[in-house]
Amino acid sequence: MMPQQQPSGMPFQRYTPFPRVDLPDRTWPSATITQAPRWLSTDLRDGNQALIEPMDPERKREMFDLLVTMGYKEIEVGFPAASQTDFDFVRSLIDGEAIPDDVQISVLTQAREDLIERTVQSLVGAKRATVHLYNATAPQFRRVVFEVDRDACKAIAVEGTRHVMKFAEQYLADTEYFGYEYSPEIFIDTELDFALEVCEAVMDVWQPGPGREIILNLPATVERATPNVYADQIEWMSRNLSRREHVCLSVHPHNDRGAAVAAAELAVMGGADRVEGCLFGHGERTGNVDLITLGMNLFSQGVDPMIDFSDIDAIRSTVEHCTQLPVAPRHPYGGELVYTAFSGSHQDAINKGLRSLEEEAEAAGTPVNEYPWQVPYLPIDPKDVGRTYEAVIRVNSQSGKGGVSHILNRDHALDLPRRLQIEFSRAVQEFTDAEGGEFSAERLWEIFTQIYLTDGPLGVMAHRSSTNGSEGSYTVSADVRFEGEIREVTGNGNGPISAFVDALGEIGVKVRVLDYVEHAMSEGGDARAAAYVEAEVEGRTVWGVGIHANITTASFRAVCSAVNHAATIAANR
Ligand SMILES: CC(=O)SCCNC(=O)CCNC(=O)[C@H](O)C(C)(C)COP(=O)(O)OP(=O)(O)OC[C@H]1O[C@@H](n2cnc3c(N)ncnc32)[C@H](O)[C@@H]1OP(=O)(O)O
Ligand SMILES: CC(C)C(=O)C(=O)O
Repeated sequence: MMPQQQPSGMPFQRYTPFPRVDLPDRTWPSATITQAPRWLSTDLRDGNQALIEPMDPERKREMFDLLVTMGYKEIEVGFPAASQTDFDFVRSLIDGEAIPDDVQISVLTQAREDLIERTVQSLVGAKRATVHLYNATAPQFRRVVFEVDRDACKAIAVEGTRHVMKFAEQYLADTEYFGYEYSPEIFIDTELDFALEVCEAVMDVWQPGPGREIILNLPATVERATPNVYADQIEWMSRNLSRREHVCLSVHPHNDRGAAVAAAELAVMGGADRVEGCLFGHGERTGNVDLITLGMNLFSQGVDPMIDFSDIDAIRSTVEHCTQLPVAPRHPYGGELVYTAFSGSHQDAINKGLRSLEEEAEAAGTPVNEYPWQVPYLPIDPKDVGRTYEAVIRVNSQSGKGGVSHILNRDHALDLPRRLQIEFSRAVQEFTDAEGGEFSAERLWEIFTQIYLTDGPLGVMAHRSSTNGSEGSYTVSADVRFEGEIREVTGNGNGPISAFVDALGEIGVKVRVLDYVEHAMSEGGDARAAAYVEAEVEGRTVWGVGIHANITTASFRAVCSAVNHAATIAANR
């Protein structure tokens, strides 16, 4: 019988399940995302307000420039009424002409007249700008935080909108495109009919129409439900809002349950046009939805994210510098370890996948970087985000032959035969078990060299071959070094290797060659060759390796390497 799980003793009874939305004819489950939504980065606002150390002006500017370079066209740059620093930063962007003409900045404010005026003042001189107004609409906030009923709550939003319009008229006459965004904060916990009522009342004031959209942003301020519930809420709003064609329906998921990415994706399937989030999911508590994961998820489905992630490491290091917070090594798409496999079966499959991709691309006459990506365990080509394959396979005690041989192939152009791969990876396993931790490519090569390429008791110094062309007529004379002495030996066979093996019999070395493989290590006349010999020596089956510009020398070396290898094993038993 399987072991029985036991009650945890945790006070789960204090929590209640989130109510479902009554939407039996929901359509989002069958929807497919075929184009990128509009993105808004709130790194400089929601992201910044949640930092241990908020960004200083230099860091804010670096973040802003990064966002612009990546292609974000809507950027929330702060909460100017919060502090002089926030106000000054907005001014510095406008006065410093740092905002490209095709970028719409936005600023957030509470629905309080004095704060709205100050907020609008921060935008004077901006070519394009949006004021984003919010007030919490959920029952708990109405009751506990604002002590208002539904009507008074709605009035805060309506009055706030009027103030925004009044001050925009007063201060922003020169602004070419003035946008307005309204968020019923805590939308996720707000009764849907009331969220709709407030949004409709706000629209009645703003009067959206052709060329005058309104952004209605419906935040999961604290993520409290499974993503399907959020999708239902968004689809319900999308269906029931009037003037829908003039509404940009926006979502703003947070990640309290760790499902913000799923919530955003399902919300887009439910009708959302726009997503607000932060790079690498910075933001309040567990963060805003991660714009990098969302964008790259689209990319990996063949949809253009409309954002450039091609240098993910530069993006990560800039974000780390600006936020002073590290990105986790396993963070989707950008973490240091996300394109790395340590475990044997993964390495094996990746190794085979990369080879087969190259072969298929070559057969199709397509450059490999344009060929449809299909490699096991790697959802995208690391090169597409500026990573190299070097880090893909790393070796530790969980690794197998695939990874080990991939590294030898990648760094040293050696294409080990399968049984040699098995033999060498067992040897590596002994070292990793003994030494622990990760093995660098350099350490791997050191071990390979030590086992197969280091001088041992037997070595070949020079050799001469002759043949009369008929079968079995090969003669080899070789100067060999054996146990410190140089000896000339001669032997016959049906090819150079069998003749050399025959010659070794003169000094009492008995070898039976079981398998032989060779390959050029690069193209061109001066290329070196690698030879691999599987041999039975003193009743033991071992591999030897030889590398030389002359293929015959490489093969004789491989025979000597096998003899030396067997001697080392015998000495260590
Ligand atoms: C979900 C979000 O992330 S929303 C954005 C949150 N970000 C921030 O708050 C950062 C910037 N904020 C600040 O610097 C300050 O809160 C300020 C400058 C805006 C306001 O400061 P204060 O005037 O001291 O108010 P305080 O911070 O205590 O805010 C609470 C007051 O604002 C009211 N309030 C809160 N949100 C809103 C709103 N959206 N609209 C209108 N009033 C609001 C509260 O009811 C409370 O009023 P009370 O003092 O009459 O009870
Ligand atoms: C102001 C709103 C959009 C917000 O940040 C939230 O609800 O999380």
